[in-house]
Amino acid sequence: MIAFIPFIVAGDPDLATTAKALKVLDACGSDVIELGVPYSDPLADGPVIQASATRALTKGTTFEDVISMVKEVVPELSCPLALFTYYNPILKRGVANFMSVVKEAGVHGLVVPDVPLEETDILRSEAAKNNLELVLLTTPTTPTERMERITKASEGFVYLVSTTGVTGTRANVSFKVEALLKEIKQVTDKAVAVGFGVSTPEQVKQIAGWGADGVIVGSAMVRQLGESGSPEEGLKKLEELAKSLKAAFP
Ligand SMILES: O=P(O)(O)OC[C@@H](O)[C@@H](O)c1c[nH]c2ccccc12
Repeated sequence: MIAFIPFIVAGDPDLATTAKALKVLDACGSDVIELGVPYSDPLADGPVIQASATRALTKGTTFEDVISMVKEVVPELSCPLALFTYYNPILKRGVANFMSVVKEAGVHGLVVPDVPLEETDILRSEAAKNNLELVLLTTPTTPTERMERITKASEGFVYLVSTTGVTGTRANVSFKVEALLKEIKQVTDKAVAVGFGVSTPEQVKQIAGWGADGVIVGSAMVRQLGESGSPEEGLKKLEELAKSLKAAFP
């Protein structure tokens, strides 16, 4: 089984639509949904997700709003939710408080792309107290020794970032991913999900063929949902894309 892992930004175009989008993605066969907490300085994000976060923040979306929406929707979802946040919102609230609030809302895991590896211990121990899995990311330029530490420390799955640079759809998935997957699978038997740049069924098939255990799709989903003429149209386009990508999974 290869996991289909979509990502969307909470609050874009609005939180009520986000709640509906989560249900749509769940119904389309998502195995995990990554829900992004909109942040003012998304340094690892490309233009699509940056614009999405800006729209959500312009609407006044707060972390508290996201949490209360999640609390409401989680009981209606069959797939687990991984909250996606930059490190700063965690530090602002205090790690222990952040973790308990997130767990209480029904979130299963966390992806924090900019936490320095040296600081993941405190994050992981607080997450573990709340039975939350902390997913870590490794990239094509991560030195082998560091990749091994990240892979050993990551919980839930290992996030293999497919390319250097920021998030955003690419015409082609880097062929390096095949070798990177082999390298990681030599040091762990944990699931490895590949993200960055994916937007077509052909890319999904290619990554699945290279041995990935999951494929993460963000910007393509965010664009359909947030850049359409209306929330209804965005939800329809999101569903169409999710179905076409899910059909490509073996
Ligand atoms: O948008 P893409 O190219 O499909 O990549 C997934 C990505 O959006 C999602 O996992 C994510 C959103 N923001 C991030 C910041 C860093 C790493 C990963 C992410």
